[in-house]
Amino acid sequence: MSEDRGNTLFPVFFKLEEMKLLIVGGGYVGEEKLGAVLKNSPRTQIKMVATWFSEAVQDIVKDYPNITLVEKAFEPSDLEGMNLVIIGIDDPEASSQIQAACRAQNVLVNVADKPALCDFYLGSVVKKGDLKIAISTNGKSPTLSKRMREMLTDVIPEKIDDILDQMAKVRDKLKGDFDYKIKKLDEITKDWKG
Ligand SMILES: C[C@@]1(CC(=O)O)C2=NC(=C\c3[nH]c(c(CCC(=O)O)c3CC(=O)O)Cc3[nH]c(c(CC(=O)O)c3CCC(=O)O)/C=C3\N/C(=C\2)[C@@H](CCC(=O)O)[C@]3(C)CC(=O)O)/[C@H]1CCC(=O)O
Ligand SMILES: NC(=O)c1ccc[n+]([C@@H]2O[C@H](COP(=O)([O-])OP(=O)(O)OC[C@H]3O[C@@H](n4cnc5c(N)ncnc54)[C@H](O)[C@@H]3O)[C@@H](O)[C@H]2O)c1
Repeated sequence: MSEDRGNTLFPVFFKLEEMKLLIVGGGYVGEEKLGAVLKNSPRTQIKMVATWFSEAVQDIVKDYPNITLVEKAFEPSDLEGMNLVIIGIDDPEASSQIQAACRAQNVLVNVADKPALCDFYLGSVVKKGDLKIAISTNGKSPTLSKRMREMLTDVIPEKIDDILDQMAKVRDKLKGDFDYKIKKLDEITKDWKG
């Protein structure tokens, strides 16, 4: 009997701006994934390697001195110093080879649109000030992820960021041991439903 274990992906929030990211591919998918990264972590050190870059990608990078474009085919030495890699190229065989090179060097890799080859997936991201919610459907439906993002963006009030600021102030001021702080913070927020 098979066991349905649901979504076993483990969500984390990377300090990407303190890391080095390689994006392989500078066409449509490269642009999409670059956009997803920049929306969240615009100061990330990004190297993009591709045999050609679309005009759209070239336009975007003009505003970002932290992005380097290298126009050539991928070579394993491109992985040096990289923490994460996103591959979005139109050559499945080369894609698999690059993914294998990442695995061999223990660099985490996402092969856009190829779940079986990914160490991690990108999620849909709801962002209201400092609040961030990442959504995954376990790869079942990126479209539903997108719709959930739109729905949550609509229902979460804009004032959430002011509330977060207030909570941070209270939290900083609270004296006492850990248990006391938790009790106080739980009390303050017990009726808050948005
Ligand atoms: C969330 C988001 C983040 C981002 O990429 O930034 C994201 N895909 C987005 C959109 C989107 N992608 C696709 C469509 C077309 C409609 C459709 O196919 O459904 C749309 C919808 C659209 O664009 O409207 C095509 C697609 N995507 C994957 C496959 C392969 C497959 O399923 O086998 C195919 C078929 C390719 C083909 O046909 O060749 C796979 C993945 N896409 C993921 C993430 C990961 C799972 C996320 C999850 O668990 O939900 C995963 C597993 C790996 C990864 O790529 O990281 C972003 C929404 C951002 C937003 O707007 O909020
Ligand atoms: N375009 C879409 O809407 C879409 C949707 C889903 C899936 N896909 C798939 O995603 C993949 C990429 O699609 P795309 O639309 O970005 O393609 P694209 O043709 O726009 O861009 C391909 C990019 O890959 C680069 N490239 C190819 N081989 C390379 C190598 N060895 N080293 C470095 N760079 C290399 C090219 O220079 C180019 O920048 C394809 O497999 C495609 O089927 C595309």
